[in-house]
Amino acid sequence: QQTLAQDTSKKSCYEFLNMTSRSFAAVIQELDEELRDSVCLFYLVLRGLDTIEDDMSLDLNRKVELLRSFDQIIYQKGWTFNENGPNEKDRELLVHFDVIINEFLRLKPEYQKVIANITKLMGDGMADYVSGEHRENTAIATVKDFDLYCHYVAGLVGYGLSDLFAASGLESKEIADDKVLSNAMGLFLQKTNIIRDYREDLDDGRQFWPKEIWGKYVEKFSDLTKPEYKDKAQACLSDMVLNVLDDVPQVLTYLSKLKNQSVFNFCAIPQVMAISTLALVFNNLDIYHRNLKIRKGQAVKLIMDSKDMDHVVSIFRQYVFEISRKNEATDPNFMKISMAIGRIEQWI
Ligand SMILES: O=C(O)CO[C@@H](C(=O)O)[C@@H](OCCCCCc1ccc2ccccc2c1)C(=O)NCCCCCc1ccc2ccccc2c1
Ligand SMILES: [Mg+2]
Ligand SMILES: [Mg+2]
Repeated sequence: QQTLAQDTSKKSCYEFLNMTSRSFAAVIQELDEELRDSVCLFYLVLRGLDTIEDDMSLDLNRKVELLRSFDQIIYQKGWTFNENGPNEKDRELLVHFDVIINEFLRLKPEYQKVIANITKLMGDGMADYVSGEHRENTAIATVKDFDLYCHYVAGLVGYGLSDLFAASGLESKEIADDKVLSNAMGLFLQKTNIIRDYREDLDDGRQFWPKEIWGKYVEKFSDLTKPEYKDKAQACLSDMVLNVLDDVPQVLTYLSKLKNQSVFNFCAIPQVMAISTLALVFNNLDIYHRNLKIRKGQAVKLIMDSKDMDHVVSIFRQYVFEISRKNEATDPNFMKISMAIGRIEQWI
């Protein structure tokens, strides 16, 4: 039984959800009653953490202190934060974070534990990278660093979601056992976004592409935007897409294990958007100049069609075919991409 005040504060959490996420708000609100609030708060707590990580105007030591203690901050009633820079996009969330904390503290202790545990791991992981990127900006040097960073900011979300699905009883315990599959669910989304966001991140003074990859093609990361490096830029982009394609079989395996319809929709829709985005950015040099987004009509059609595994597999097949059609024989990665596509087609 809840009071009017509690009802109001829960409603404002969903307002913050809709304010801070185009792509996840709708699918989170479609979740079954038993999961909806815990996943909504899981999102808001981590978006609050990410708003600290993303703010390049924050003092480095202050940022590290906040990142490493965020798992305790979420238990501090009344805590709010207004040190974010004026144009930090989700600063409002932290200014009113006391409301999020109140609702978090009303969740079942079991759900609170999952959220606090992932928040600690993610906050420490972000802190490990933040010092590197503030200084010489090559915090992500190797492909291994790239996989580790994406594990911290997105793979761990997959871990936590699988734990919440299992704890809710809507999915089997096994879904939380295979960490490799849960990790791949996050890596596929995060890595596709990192490719798509090249220009936006460059303009914000941030770079996430591993130097082990782009360093094969250019001296400076921003050379990729210059017309005289056009062929190098295209080869670098296909090298990045090749790295992401390896996660596709694991994503499809994870989705095939889901039983609950609302959980399936919640998990499948972001993945289907990501494979569509990956096909859009592949061999498309516009990504070096502007942020590409799939057309609204395309997105709506994908959402409608992603209701069961057979449809999701056929959507993946369509976009993997589009990537193979765009794959150019002159590309130094042509063969590797063909083989990655071959591995995916064995699966689908
Ligand atoms: O600032 C931005 O708007 C983008 O920030 C990116 C960044 O800073 O790198 C980056 O911030 C990452 C750190 C905060 C994670 C926030 C998050 C995202 C989605 C969730 C979905 C459900 C529950 C909790 C969630 C938590 C970001 O938002 N990247 C988008 C991809 C993250 C994917 C997370 C994820 C992982 C596994 C999943 C499995 C099934 C369904 C959804 C899943 C969603
Ligand atoms: Mg962010
Ligand atoms: Mg971030």
